[in-house]
Amino acid sequence: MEHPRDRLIVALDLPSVDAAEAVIDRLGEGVTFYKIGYQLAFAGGLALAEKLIFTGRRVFVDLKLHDIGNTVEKGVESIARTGATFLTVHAYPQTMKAAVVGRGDSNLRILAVTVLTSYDDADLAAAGYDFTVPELVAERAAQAHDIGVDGLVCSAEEAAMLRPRIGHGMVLVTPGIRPSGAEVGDQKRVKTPRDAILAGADYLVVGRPIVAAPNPRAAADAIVAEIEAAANEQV
Ligand SMILES: O=C(O)c1cc(=O)[nH]c(=O)n1[C@@H]1O[C@H](COP(=O)(O)O)[C@@H](O)[C@H]1O
Repeated sequence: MEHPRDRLIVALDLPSVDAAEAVIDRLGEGVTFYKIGYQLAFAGGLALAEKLIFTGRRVFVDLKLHDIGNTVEKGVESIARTGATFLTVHAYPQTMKAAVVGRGDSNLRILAVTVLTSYDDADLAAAGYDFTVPELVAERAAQAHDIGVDGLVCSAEEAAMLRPRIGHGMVLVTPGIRPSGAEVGDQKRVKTPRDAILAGADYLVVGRPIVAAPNPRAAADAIVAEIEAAANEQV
């Protein structure tokens, strides 16, 4: 199992490369894995991703791709060439199949986003789905597993239910992480770092509780300590 520090992925949801580099500097050796999503990717973040990879950090490129198969496949090939570790796609069968072809035998791992952690049953109904959140997460996880996707993004609320279904060959990456007492914001399915690890999450994605904290390093260190304590409880 990885070092607890390497199981924390910090979401660099920041407006510019300068702002991201300032946070990265403050986090120093405390964080080894970063996520770059829409906000930063469209503001120079993909070049920053390559720089981080060059300096030994791991990068999760969070573009949640969803398009016709050919476009997804070619887009994934481009991301694979950056040396990124994870890339998200939406958990639609055509999209997942194309992404698996696109990543080929590169080191890139494809993560399928099951149901966004800002959704609850009412949000799914509003989007036209006749499924509860756990039902749709389970259905998409089964499809992702059959297609050969490398991992799932889900809430830690679903991690315990998914683990026996997917085994240990797929990673579970859980956003919607909130240390006790932290502001929930727009997230609806949240768990503490401890509960996420105990539920079977492999990696925790944390944005605002770290990047918007007065002392991001102290916030990250506290989460890593919580991951470590929970991992020790498991053995
Ligand atoms: O794919 C993701 O990373 C993701 C999936 C999901 O279901 N929920 C979710 O919050 N995320 C991302 O995880 C991060 C969570 O950020 P915070 O809510 O600030 O901790 C954001 O960058 C989201 O884009």
